[in-house]
Amino acid sequence: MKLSILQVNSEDLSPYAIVCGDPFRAEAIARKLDNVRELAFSREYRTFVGEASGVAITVVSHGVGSPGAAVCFEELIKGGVKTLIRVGTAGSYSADVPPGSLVVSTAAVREDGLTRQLVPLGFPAVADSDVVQALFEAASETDGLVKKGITVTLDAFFQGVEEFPHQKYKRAGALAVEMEISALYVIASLRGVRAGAIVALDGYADADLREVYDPHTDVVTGAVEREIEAAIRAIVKLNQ
Ligand SMILES: O=P(O)(O)O[C@H]1O[C@H](CO)[C@@H](O)[C@H]1O
Ligand SMILES: O=c1cc[nH]c(=O)[nH]1
Repeated sequence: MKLSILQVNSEDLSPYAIVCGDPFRAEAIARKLDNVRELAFSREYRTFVGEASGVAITVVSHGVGSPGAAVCFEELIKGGVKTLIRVGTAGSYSADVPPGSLVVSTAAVREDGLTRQLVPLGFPAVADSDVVQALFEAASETDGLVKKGITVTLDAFFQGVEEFPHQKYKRAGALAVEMEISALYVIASLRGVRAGAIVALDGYADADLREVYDPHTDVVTGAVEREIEAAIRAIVKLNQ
């Protein structure tokens, strides 16, 4: 079956997928795999397949924001993907997890506009516990700080006249904010597949992002390298 938006044949996909926002990060992830093939580059969705320790892995970029990412997640699941791991970046809420740290998301606050159109607001956005464990173990084997905990998924990146909800979620114990994990977790629950996510922290979220946001520092690049390594190793562990 040809997936109409990803422009990929479902027969070419593997049951394990790594997803990320940036098409260039998808390429960087794919370069770590053996026997890599690029399958398609349609809109923001760039798809590769390759192998790690003999396990076939699909890598796809989903772009920025939950609605576009949801299209990617839904088509991958329709195409037979059973385990999805998001490898992303996020803004930190706490000096305990400074930029350059990794966070494995156990659950996501649904501050996105998409999932309320799919399920009632009381429905939780939670990761699969086996995927969380595999990601946390694999990330802990890399050289740097890794924590697991609740993340926030928010549509707005730049602030308007409304206050961002960062302070209240920080006080409630959330570790970081990004833009797609709640969509991934809700869709995975709805469709009966496993999902997890790991994020590299690229700054502090409650600062004024327009002036200080710079995801292209060496510290962030190093953390992204670590999370890629962790996601690939987690999939190999999950396949054992
Ligand atoms: O680095 P990625 O995976 O794109 O994730 C984060 O970065 C983007 C914002 O710059 C949003 O997609 C957010 O979720
Ligand atoms: O959504 C995001 C992603 C990275 N960093 C942030 O501060 N926010």
